[in-house]
Amino acid sequence: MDSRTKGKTVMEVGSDGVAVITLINPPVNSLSFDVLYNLKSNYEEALSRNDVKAIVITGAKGKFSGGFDISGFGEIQKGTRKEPKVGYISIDILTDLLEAARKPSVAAIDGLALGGGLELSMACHARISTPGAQLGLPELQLGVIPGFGGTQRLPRLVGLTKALEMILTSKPVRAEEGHSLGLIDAVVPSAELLTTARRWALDIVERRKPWISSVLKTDKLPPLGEAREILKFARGQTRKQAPNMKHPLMCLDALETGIVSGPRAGLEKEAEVGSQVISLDTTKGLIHVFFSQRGTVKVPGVTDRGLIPRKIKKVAIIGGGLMGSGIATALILSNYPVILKEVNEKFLEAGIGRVKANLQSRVRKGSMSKEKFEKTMSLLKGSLDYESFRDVDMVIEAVIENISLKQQIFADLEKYCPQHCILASNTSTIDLNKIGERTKSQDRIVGAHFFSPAHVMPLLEIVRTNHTSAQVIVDLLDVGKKIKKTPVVVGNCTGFAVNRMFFPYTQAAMFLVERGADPYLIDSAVSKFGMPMGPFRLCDLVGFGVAIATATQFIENFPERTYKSMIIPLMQEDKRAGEATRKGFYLYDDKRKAKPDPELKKYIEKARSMSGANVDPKLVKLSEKEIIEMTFFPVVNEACRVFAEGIAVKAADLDIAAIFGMGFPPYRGGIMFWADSIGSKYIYSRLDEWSKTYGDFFKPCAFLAERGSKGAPLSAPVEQARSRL
Ligand SMILES: CCCCCC(=O)CC(=O)SCCNC(=O)CCNC(=O)[C@H](O)C(C)(C)COP(=O)(O)OP(=O)(O)OC[C@H]1O[C@@H](n2cnc3c(N)ncnc32)[C@H](O)[C@@H]1OP(=O)(O)O
Ligand SMILES: NC(=O)C1=CN([C@@H]2O[C@H](COP(=O)(O)OP(=O)(O)OC[C@H]3O[C@@H](n4cnc5c(N)ncnc54)[C@H](O)[C@@H]3O)[C@@H](O)[C@H]2O)C=CC1
Repeated sequence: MDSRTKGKTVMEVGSDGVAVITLINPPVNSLSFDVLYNLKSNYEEALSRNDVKAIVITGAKGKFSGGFDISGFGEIQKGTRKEPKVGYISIDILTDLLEAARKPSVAAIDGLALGGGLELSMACHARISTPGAQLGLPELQLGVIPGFGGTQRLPRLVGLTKALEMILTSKPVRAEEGHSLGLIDAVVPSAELLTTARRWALDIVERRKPWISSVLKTDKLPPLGEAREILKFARGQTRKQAPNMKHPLMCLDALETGIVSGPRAGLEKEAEVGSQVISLDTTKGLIHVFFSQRGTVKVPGVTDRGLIPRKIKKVAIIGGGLMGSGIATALILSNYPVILKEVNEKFLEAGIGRVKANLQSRVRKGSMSKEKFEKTMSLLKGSLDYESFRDVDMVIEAVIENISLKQQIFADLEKYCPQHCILASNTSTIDLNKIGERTKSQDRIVGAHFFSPAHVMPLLEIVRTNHTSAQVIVDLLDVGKKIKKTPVVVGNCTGFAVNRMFFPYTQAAMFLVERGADPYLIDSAVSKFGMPMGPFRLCDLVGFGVAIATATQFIENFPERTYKSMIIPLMQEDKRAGEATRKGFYLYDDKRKAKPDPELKKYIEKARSMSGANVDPKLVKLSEKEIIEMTFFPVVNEACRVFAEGIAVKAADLDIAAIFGMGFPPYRGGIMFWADSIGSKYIYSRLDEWSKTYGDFFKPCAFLAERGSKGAPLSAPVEQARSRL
């Protein structure tokens, strides 16, 4: 393969008269422009050759295709690649050349056919698949639409409702379900895939099997009136669930055009909106997230050293509270045998009960069978001492946030655990060097910072100190992958990356409220921006105990930029500590529905008088845009510090940490990507102005000042990084 080209196709013509075209573009046979243009020329050759009666399309090495080469969107967005004429691939190649050909084609699908991969297969006249293959149109997840005919062919093959479900949720189906839906014509073992596909193609030629052009099918489409109702409902749901995104609605426009005005008009509409969505900001954000998420496991100096992850056969967890039980759940769900240690029988029973409840909720929802529940629970053993720690490969400590307790535990672990055992802490704020101070095992001490609820939240912050060995990081990255978490490797400091970014966010909100802003309007503006909830609702959910413990760490370690608000401590004094006590910034009913509380004013006024703050008429009347800027620019400022200090190796890691740890909206690309979309100059100037009026909480850090003064991107690599990693 030419080093400048990305992938290719090869064609082999058999003595049976079947031309087999294989897509080759490792690792997932993505459809780069090179692959697509090669496919076209192979196809033209097959159509022109007299010794070819039919065509089979397949993918190399057990994968049909992961879809259009996503990096191609970036090239189009940056202008480094000219987009082909609108509709060239979907209409000229896939419809007019392939589907309308005089010779039939069959897709032989192994492993996966996603996005453009599935769309290519739907343009063929039949599809044969291996068991378990993933079939889906996940394009909306990337901010694009199924642009190779998927909006037209999928509803015609599986019906409008199922097609909408697959497209709007981006969730794939397995081959077996695809077969029952009519998407797949036969499911056969891998060893029989090509022979079956070849025979099927010849059977079509001989008219022993039907010659079906999916785009012309109508039998699965509902009557027009019904289709319009279904689409209207889908639009309503989409507006509710993705209010800040345009591309899902544009995708529905393409679907509707096809149903109302016929497939040709539908294909043209699809091509038109498919080309428009590529330049949407939300699309740029989502594509950035796709690659950044996969980039977190590439850690310079660690994952490029050829280290092989060691096998972790058994894990011990210390503390069966909220976090320990969640972590245990995540591990046993991925088949790791776990020992859970607690201080006494009562707490142990409660911890195991929490794990059980986590799994039982899956059984209730139908996503886990009773047998699987029993089998999974049998992987968990309780303990009150360290005797059973003698053969564990990893320990995760998750006791309360108390330095001396954690120090004692790590000293004990050194005595009981084998030499190779990884000693991890789930601390959310404490410096790991302090935790390991009473051991000689600094090279195997690491942070495994999960987020609550640990069996649900996708992020795993892996914290390394100057002493943590590369092998330990590689091992933990592997465990993270096995338990289906997105890991981000960060350096050691108070709060690490996520909590350091989180803190100014809630602090800014307290600051504004003490100066007269309405907390409920702040929450509403932040939710509209795309966060799962606003800062006040979040404090209620997390609980004021955790909020105060975290604040204490920050006040101690970053006093110069911590805003000390008394609102939360005052409420806690009155035993309103958040959702768990049914009272916090909101009041909660039996169903935990939040409603504003007029009494909140009393606490705000008291806190205001304690801090000596005054109501500021400008801050009382903030627009939604100003609320977002005043709550998130301090977060950007802290993210810049984290980046400049080398706590995060790449700005993209902070994007992923913000999305998966804080709930920052993925379609904004993450905190640094979003900041760059606004511009460092503007952010710097706003923070600088606020710091002059309101104090050091808003003061831009040196990194932001330097980049802001030049208008340079914040996410550009840190030159001569003073890396702590
Ligand atoms: C004018 C254009 C109109 C376009 C119309 C259209 O139809 C558009 C599309 O087809 S958009 C693409 C739709 N496809 C997807 O969204 C699939 C994305 N990929 C995945 O979901 C997963 O990667 C997977 C299920 C295919 C494989 O998962 P894993 O085994 O867990 O591996 P991985 O995710 O780590 O990926 C391995 C490497 O492969 C790269 N990669 C995967 N898919 C693509 C792709 N479609 N294009 C380019 N590169 C892809 C991924 O980045 C990984 O690369 P590394 O360098 O190893 O990190
Ligand atoms: N609660 C949260 O949202 C998050 C907490 N964390 C961190 O996780 C850790 C645990 O927090 P939570 O689970 O919320 O606390 P928790 O209070 O719910 O649970 C702590 C458990 O540890 C047990 N324990 C105390 N000493 C022990 C010992 N010597 N041996 C065995 N068990 C012992 C206690 O009995 C208790 O059940 C803390 O370091 C916290 O900072 C991290 C991320 C999020």
